[in-house]
Amino acid sequence: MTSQDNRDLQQRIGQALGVLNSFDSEREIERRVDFLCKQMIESGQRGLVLGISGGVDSTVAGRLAQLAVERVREQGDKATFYAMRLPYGEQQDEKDARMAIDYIAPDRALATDIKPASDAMLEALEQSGLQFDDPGHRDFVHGNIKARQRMIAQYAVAGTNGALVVGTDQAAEAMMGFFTKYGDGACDLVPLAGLTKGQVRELGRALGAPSQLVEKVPTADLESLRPQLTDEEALGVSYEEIDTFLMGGEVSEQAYRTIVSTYERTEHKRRLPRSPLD
Ligand SMILES: Nc1ncnc2c1ncn2[C@@H]1O[C@H](COP(=O)(O)OP(=O)(O)OC[C@H]2O[C@@H]([n+]3cccc(C(=O)O)c3)[C@H](O)[C@@H]2O)[C@@H](O)[C@H]1O
Ligand SMILES: Nc1ncnc2c1ncn2[C@@H]1O[C@H](COP(=O)(O)OP(=O)(O)OP(=O)(O)O)[C@@H](O)[C@H]1O
Ligand SMILES: [Mg+2]
Repeated sequence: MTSQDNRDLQQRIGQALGVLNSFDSEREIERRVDFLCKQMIESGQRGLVLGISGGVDSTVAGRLAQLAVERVREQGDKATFYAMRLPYGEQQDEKDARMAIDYIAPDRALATDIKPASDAMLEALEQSGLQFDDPGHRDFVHGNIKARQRMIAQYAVAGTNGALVVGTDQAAEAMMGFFTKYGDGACDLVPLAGLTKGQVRELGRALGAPSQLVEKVPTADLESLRPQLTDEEALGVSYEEIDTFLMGGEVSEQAYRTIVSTYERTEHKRRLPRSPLD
């Protein structure tokens, strides 16, 4: 591949993920709140649901969701935002999660411990004969069970209240397929679509979110054997490089290779399931 081919591919990936050519925080906040309002009205649903972890993505998406339901109510319709704390037992960064809830000021805050259900599923599978290569493998699979347990909890609240589930997928995680398929990847609406990680942080700043949350190091925090494992360590590439790539800038050869191979390997996560009718 020539370097021109490389740049063309890089541009096509950025375009496919909806990365913006120009970015203005206030405009993007307005556009995304308006999007959430329109989706509620058009669907006839009466609210939004989102898990709040204490990370920057759910802090920003949560605040957009609260602004949206308030706007729908001002227009005379019914709308409620259900913010969900979904810790796995005791969460190490619980203080950040509480700070996020205080900042978002959601209509309703529900807390559900996903540990009993996640552990029960793993145990039942093991009792039925499922075997793992080693403790790390078991812990990784358990991590995806936790992400899907959060999905179950959010859809239960959405189904009960006639509300839509909000996801926090943005361009950086979408490109790297860095989410659990049908776990945190499952949702009805993706208000952060197309944003780089840096742009999500910029929206947080413009929305007045606490700087501790805006600047927080991203973690999926799914593996009990590696608590608070940073996304960057898991991915083998920094968000700075991911964002630079998305915006068409130059990254190291190694980062380029990691990003492109991960993007290609995770293509299935950005599509509907394949069928014989494709
Ligand atoms: N080409 C293909 N076409 C169709 N399906 C394909 C496929 N390749 C694999 N698959 C299937 O995909 C499934 C595996 O995908 P999945 O279950 O998602 O599992 P997987 O991608 O292995 O793991 C999820 C990753 O996302 C990370 N994560 C999860 C949740 C949140 C966050 C965060 O940032 O907060 C990060 C997590 O740390 C982990 O590294 C399997 O069923 C596999 O067979
Ligand atoms: N402990 C948790 N409690 C509630 N929701 C959670 C929890 N962990 C993950 N989630 C949900 O899963 C989503 C995906 O997690 P992810 O780590 O990508 O986002 P984040 O924690 O908001 O931000 P960051 O990626 O910067 O850590 C979160 O945005 C949130 O909606
Ligand atoms: Mg997180």
